[in-house]
Amino acid sequence: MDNPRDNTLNSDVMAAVQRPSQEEAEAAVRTLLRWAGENPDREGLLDTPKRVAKSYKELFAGYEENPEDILGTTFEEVGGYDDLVLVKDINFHSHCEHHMVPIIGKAHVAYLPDGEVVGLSKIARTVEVFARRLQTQENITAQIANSIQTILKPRGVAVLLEAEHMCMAMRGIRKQGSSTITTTFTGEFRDNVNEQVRFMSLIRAS
Ligand SMILES: Nc1nc2c(ncn2[C@@H]2O[C@H](COP(=O)(O)OP(=O)(O)OP(=O)(O)O)[C@@H](O)[C@H]2O)c(=O)[nH]1
Ligand SMILES: [Zn+2]
Repeated sequence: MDNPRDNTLNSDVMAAVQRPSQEEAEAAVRTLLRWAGENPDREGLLDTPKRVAKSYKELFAGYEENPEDILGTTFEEVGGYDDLVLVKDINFHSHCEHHMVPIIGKAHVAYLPDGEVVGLSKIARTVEVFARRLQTQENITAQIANSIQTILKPRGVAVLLEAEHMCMAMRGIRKQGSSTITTTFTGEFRDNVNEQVRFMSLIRAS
């Protein structure tokens, strides 16, 4: 996580970024509307720059959030449970950093507790923190795994993402329906192939 190219430490990233004003953001949207061949002054588009600026706040809310705040609250009272915890089929939407068009997919996240567990929703929230940024699929996968490993300190983390990239479906090569799979394993998942196999078979079980 100390890699300067890693945007996990969003406060560092944001410190280097000077946010434009609302006016500047809306002017940029008007420019892109003209670039697309539109007239930003026609009635239907008058409020569009304001709407786009507002929707960017939601789509890219991950820059304002920190995995430490989400994964910091843990509890130990789980009756001695120390086996795998898997949250699967977490739907996510992200945007690729190359074309700024959607990446749509599912995340499957498991960890092997070491005394402490975390609220299940916090796993899905961690996916959201990293998905709601400009991303590559590899980066989201590694960031989810590394942040859970670093903050919760479990015996291991397994993350698998499967996603369709709209930049491959709607433009460029225009291949609809292809799916990209990425995985990151840490700790016992990385060192023990049997744990990886168990993770994979639980994901595929209906
Ligand atoms: N590895 C990786 N590549 C991605 C991801 N999202 C998009 N890409 C790829 O990023 C590449 C960017 O390639 P460039 O040649 O710089 O851009 P381009 O001319 O728009 O490429 P085409 O999509 O082939 O038209 C493309 O091959 C995309 O498919 C991702 O999450 N991970
Ligand atoms: Zn892309």
